Amino acid sequence: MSDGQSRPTSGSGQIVVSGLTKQYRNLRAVDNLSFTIAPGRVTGFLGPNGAGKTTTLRMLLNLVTPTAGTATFGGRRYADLQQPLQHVGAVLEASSAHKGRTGINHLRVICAAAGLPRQRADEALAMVGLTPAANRKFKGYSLGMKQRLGIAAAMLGDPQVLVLDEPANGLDPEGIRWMRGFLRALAAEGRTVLVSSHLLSEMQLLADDVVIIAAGKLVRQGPVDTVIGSMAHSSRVRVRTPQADALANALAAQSATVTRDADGVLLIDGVDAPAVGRAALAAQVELHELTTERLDLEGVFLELTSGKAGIR
Ligand SMILES: Nc1ncnc2c1ncn2[C@@H]1O[C@H](COP(=O)(O)OP(=O)(O)OP(=O)(O)O)[C@@H](O)[C@H]1O
Repeated sequence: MSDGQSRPTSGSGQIVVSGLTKQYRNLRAVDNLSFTIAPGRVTGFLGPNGAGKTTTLRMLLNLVTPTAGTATFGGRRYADLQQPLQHVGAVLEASSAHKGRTGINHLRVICAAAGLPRQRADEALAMVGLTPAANRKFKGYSLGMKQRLGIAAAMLGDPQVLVLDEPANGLDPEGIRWMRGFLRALAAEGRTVLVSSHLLSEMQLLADDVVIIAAGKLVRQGPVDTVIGSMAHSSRVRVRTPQADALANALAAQSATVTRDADGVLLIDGVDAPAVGRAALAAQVELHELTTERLDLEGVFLELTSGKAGIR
């Protein structure tokens, strides 16, 4: 986003997590987790409360020491990166800064400490739309402005990889929309974008790939469409008819599974909508509604993680 150029999608932006484990006293917060995150894509990191997302991200960034396993960026552990800010940008919680410091000065202090040119502070602030608030003190920033400042700080080193924990927290709908465009543009430049979130409908719009964990373990990984399509009931047919018994009998002959909801609507698995329409025509059944319902990411998430309650 700094120069509008495409970045090389070489292995340098690949994140590889292998056998990552974190054992707290009585709790295995992260349990033998392995997955790969590709450059040039936005990956959603999803899991119920307490699943181990933050612990995993903190291990990636060398803020928590793993009990076992490794996490690498382009083959190197975070601790071994020569200039980490120029390789990996991270926002783990709404930015904290000296309360009396202005937004621009907060970024300049980080630039000075990391040996980055001072003008990067202005560029990063502009990137997140905070230029009008550059000279306002941090204590007067809203939660959404603090989130943007955190992202600006993460962008100072023009990193190949972005890691964000719940970046939409505190953002209003316009802010969430901005964030989506911002992260998608970074991925389009060839960067690696890893984002944890609870907002599944937002993730469906934002993410190319997902990694879903529950109780510290990997549940599913892959492109969003593939993960949704992998579910046994990724779509089903919904029918409203005054002759439900006749249609159910006709469909039984086609090895469809028919259930009825409380309103008498038939929910049909195992055959598609045209097949249901043909069966209805052949049996002279009158239809008032015939639609295909597709599982969305939220439905998939709930199905995959049900019974694996996050709070442990
Ligand atoms: N320092 C710690 N000591 C002991 N237990 C911890 C520590 N840090 C995290 N845990 C526990 O590890 C588990 C995973 O926590 P983590 O914060 O990684 O989950 P999460 O998926 O990020 O959850 P949320 O979505 O609620 O933020 C939780 O049960 C948590 O209580």
